[in-house]
Amino acid sequence: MQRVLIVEDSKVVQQVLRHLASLYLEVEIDFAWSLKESREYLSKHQYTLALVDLTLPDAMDGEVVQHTLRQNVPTVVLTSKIDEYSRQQMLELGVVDYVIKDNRDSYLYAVKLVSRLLRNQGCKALVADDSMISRAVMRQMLEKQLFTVLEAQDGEQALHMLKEDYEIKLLLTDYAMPTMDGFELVKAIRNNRGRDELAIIGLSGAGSHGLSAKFIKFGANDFLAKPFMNEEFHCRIMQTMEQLNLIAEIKEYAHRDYLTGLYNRRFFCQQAEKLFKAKPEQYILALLDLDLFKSINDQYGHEGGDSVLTQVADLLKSVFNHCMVARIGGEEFAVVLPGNDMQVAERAMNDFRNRLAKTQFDINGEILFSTVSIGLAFCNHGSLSQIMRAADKALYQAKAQQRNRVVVYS
Ligand SMILES: Nc1nc2c(ncn2[C@@H]2O[C@H](COP(=O)(O)OP(=O)(O)OP(=O)(O)O)[C@@H](O)[C@H]2O)c(=O)[nH]1
Repeated sequence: MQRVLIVEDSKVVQQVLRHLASLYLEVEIDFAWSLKESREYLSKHQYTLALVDLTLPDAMDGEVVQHTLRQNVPTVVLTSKIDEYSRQQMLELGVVDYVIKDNRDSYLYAVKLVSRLLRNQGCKALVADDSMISRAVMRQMLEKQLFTVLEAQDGEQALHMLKEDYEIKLLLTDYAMPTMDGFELVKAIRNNRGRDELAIIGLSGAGSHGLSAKFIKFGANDFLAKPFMNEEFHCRIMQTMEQLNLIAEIKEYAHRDYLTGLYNRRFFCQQAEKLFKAKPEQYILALLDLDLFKSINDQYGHEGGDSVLTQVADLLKSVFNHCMVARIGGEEFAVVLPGNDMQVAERAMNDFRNRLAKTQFDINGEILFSTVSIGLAFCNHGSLSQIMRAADKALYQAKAQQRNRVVVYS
């Protein structure tokens, strides 16, 4: 479990930080008022990160920062003002970043920064650069931001590592490298890793005019010219990782049905088409349609109907957690079952059908029961629409045979 230490001596500011932390940080948090109290906490617990006020009544010269860093706790500093001398001092000490407390938004920024850094933990970053020194500098900076850092000394090695390891979420690549340069690397990797899966920042030495635009055109998210300032590096990485998360979140929303959280019809069709084309003999498709659902709506209202749909979806998720499950219409669901044994598939669907028939659906304290009809088809019947039509015909037969049954397309 991640744990954060927040040190702030002002009562009002600590109250604001407590409030923001409760909104944005889902981790264990300890709040301290002073260096003395911070020492006590640090002796008792291991911290992932610290957010500390630079000056405290018992530590006027930033001793608390020195203390957290000595304990190897990555530290973000809150400070009311900063001059060039103290900025240098802090960077030399090795703080992750500093936030100037000059307006209301600073605290929100600081807490969101902590949240962003916590999300970096466990994320792999790959540094591709032929200079050992550059790699070492970037490793140090990225590790401060809690990334797990990997290194490649040329483009080919980087490409190989990226193809093997899908946990790598960030690539920092130099332009000039032996065997494969940065452009070739970005072009090659963008063929199979989209902007929602991998963030890329291009790097280049001084005097390499025009490289930034080229890197971005080839698919990089951003660009950094060497030598860069600590703060610039930090901000660019943060911003790029934020983008990566936002794109992934938007994509996830676009794939999901708003009511049940299952995959929606569009995503189901895209994925099923790929699966059935690649290995048609490896899957069986089940289409499920709740019986006489209209009467549930008529009796319990649309909200009651929605509640039943959500409960059915939850049951499907838990029973078929190893399969692709989607809501493809109002009260219609699809399950892609792996394997080619129709008897096994039929048994699994009958088990589900029986379980659903025994399920008590609770609508505002009122209990009701529902049943489902199911059509099954092999996935080697040609195109996706032909396969869907086959399963649909079987489903239609199940409905015609008084519902609450499983029929296999033949
Ligand atoms: N509550 C709710 N109802 C929906 C939703 N989408 C579709 N429906 C309703 O689902 C019902 C489907 O009714 P029908 O197609 O007549 O089928 P049925 O009553 O289930 O009868 P059979 O399929 O023949 O067993 C309609 O009343 C739709 O309004 C939804 O998102 N929420």
